[in-house]
Amino acid sequence: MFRALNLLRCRLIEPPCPRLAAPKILSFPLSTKQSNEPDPQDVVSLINRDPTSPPRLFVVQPRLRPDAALHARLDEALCLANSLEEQRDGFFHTDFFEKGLPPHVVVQNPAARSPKPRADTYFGPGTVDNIKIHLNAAEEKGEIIDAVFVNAILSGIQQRNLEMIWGKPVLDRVGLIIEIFNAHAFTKEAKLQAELAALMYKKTRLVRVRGPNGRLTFGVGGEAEVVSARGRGSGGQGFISGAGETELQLQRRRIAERRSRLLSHIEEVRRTRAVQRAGRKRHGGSFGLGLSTVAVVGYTNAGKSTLVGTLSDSDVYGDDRLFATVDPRLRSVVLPSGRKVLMSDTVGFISDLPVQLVEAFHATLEEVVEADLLVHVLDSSAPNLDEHRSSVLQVLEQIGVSENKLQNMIEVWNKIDLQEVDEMHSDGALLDAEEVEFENLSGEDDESVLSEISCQESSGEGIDRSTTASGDDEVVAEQSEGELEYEEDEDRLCEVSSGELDDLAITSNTPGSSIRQAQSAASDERYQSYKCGPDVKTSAVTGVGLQELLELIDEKLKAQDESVKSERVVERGAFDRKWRPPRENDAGIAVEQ
Ligand SMILES: Nc1nc2c(ncn2[C@@H]2O[C@H](COP(=O)(O)OP(=O)(O)OP(=O)(O)O)[C@@H](O)[C@H]2O)c(=O)[nH]1
Ligand SMILES: [Mg+2]
Repeated sequence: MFRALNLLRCRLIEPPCPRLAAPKILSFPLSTKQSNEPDPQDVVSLINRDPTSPPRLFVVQPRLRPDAALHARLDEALCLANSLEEQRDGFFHTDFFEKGLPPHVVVQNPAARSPKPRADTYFGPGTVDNIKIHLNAAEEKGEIIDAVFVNAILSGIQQRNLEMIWGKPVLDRVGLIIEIFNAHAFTKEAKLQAELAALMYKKTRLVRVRGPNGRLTFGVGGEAEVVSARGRGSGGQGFISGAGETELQLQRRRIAERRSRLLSHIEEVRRTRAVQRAGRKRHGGSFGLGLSTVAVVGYTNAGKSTLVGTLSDSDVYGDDRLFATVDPRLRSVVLPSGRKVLMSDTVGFISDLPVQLVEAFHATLEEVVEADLLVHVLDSSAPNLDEHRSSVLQVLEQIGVSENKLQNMIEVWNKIDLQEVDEMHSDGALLDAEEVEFENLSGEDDESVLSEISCQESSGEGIDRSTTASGDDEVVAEQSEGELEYEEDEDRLCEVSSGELDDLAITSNTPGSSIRQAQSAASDERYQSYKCGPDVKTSAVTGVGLQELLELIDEKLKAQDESVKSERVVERGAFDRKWRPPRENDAGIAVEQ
């Protein structure tokens, strides 16, 4: 991924080629369609997803310290922005490297200045204005910007207010990841799960705003919805909603209906998978043993699919886009001992993986929980490898992988071929990273923009948006029903889950990143108990270390079989063997006779 960005940066030096396509009409989801049955495609899409022309995002990255962390996070944000593209026929039709570097800006991080970012706009007013200036500058240069991606977790109100001020749809980190899953899902199973995640996310985005005509509206997009906040018609309340239900109730009802339909389809998928797994265990193996499964897990873009493809000598689609794999795949691999195992390639993880995705992809992730052995693939060239490791361990724990399996997991440092190259070019890479940090669209250096923002904010020059009109629209920043909805939604998720996701729900949905940081520091410490460091170093591309990896898998599975056998013997020894008198007594009886 980092290599990919280096390439992208090189291309940035060339003047950006303005796209000549006509501006797209943005599809605002959950608009007030009068039909009772929402178009499923309408429900899924958070922004316009034209299969033939991927949306162009403007990336806003809050500053992080140290700089290395900022560069890693910015790299990831740019890759996320470029990864949003509809998959057609199981493939992406554009070359990842051909996409230019998305327009982006690094701004003051509100979490660094106060424990709680602003409730209404997340950023301070100066930062919000400057982002708008950058957006305008980009558009004046001929860039087409379909949406703004803020690489932070925003509440529904913050997202909505920023949309009103910037005049563009806004995606936060959770929204974009969910959108990418939706765009990349290909099989029915993945599509169902991705849609469920999008639906649950949308439910948290139903906020109330005051429209141009002063009336309150609900919904995500807002430009078309002009309804009463408290009710309309006969004002029906209670259990039966109908003619008198409010717009919010209507939206909620649609979501709830769709959600229960999706859940029942997903339950079918889960049952089918469980039956198939049991069948494989019983019949598929050799050496008198069931067929073992090895789940390959890891951060997105670590090289899982490439590794599984190479080991199984089959075509498993790998790509530089993040979350290239959303549809799980199983491939058979023959180990050096001759034993056949199944390797499962599954979805990649990321820090702040949305709780909606973890919950929705439960059926897929069950393969990981049920696997006999886990192989954790890490991109050894990633500067924040430790962060990647703890993000993956966190998700594995949350989906219910046992402590035993985590301790027994094989850690693979992949892309080892890149390390040599990186060492050779380390000076160049640093320069490259600086280039990105100071690049911005107005041509000023970023530091000056940042200090400008700080000055405006500290001198109170920025105006409080919670009470001020911006353009024609007054943005309501009061606690709205959207926020209540938010909490309710978490409850529902916890209800559905096995109760293990509470922590993640808080982590993913709390805009105050200081809480997240404290939690992640605590979890990092917790993960110190697991072995850190490579068991084997590989290159899925050149084949280095692959034989060693296969031998290690063989060894681990053999050791597991031995321990299972001895456990069985101990169990049988203690409880199953029929009682018979000791030998001396036998002898005594014989003598007496
Ligand atoms: N140089 C190098 N590139 C690799 C290696 N393994 C994978 N890649 C590249 O890394 C990119 C991502 O590989 P994937 O196999 O799609 O990664 P993944 O972990 O499956 O990613 P997701 O499915 O998005 O979670 C692809 O462009 C691969 O060609 C490696 O060992 N060396
Ligand atoms: Mg993959």
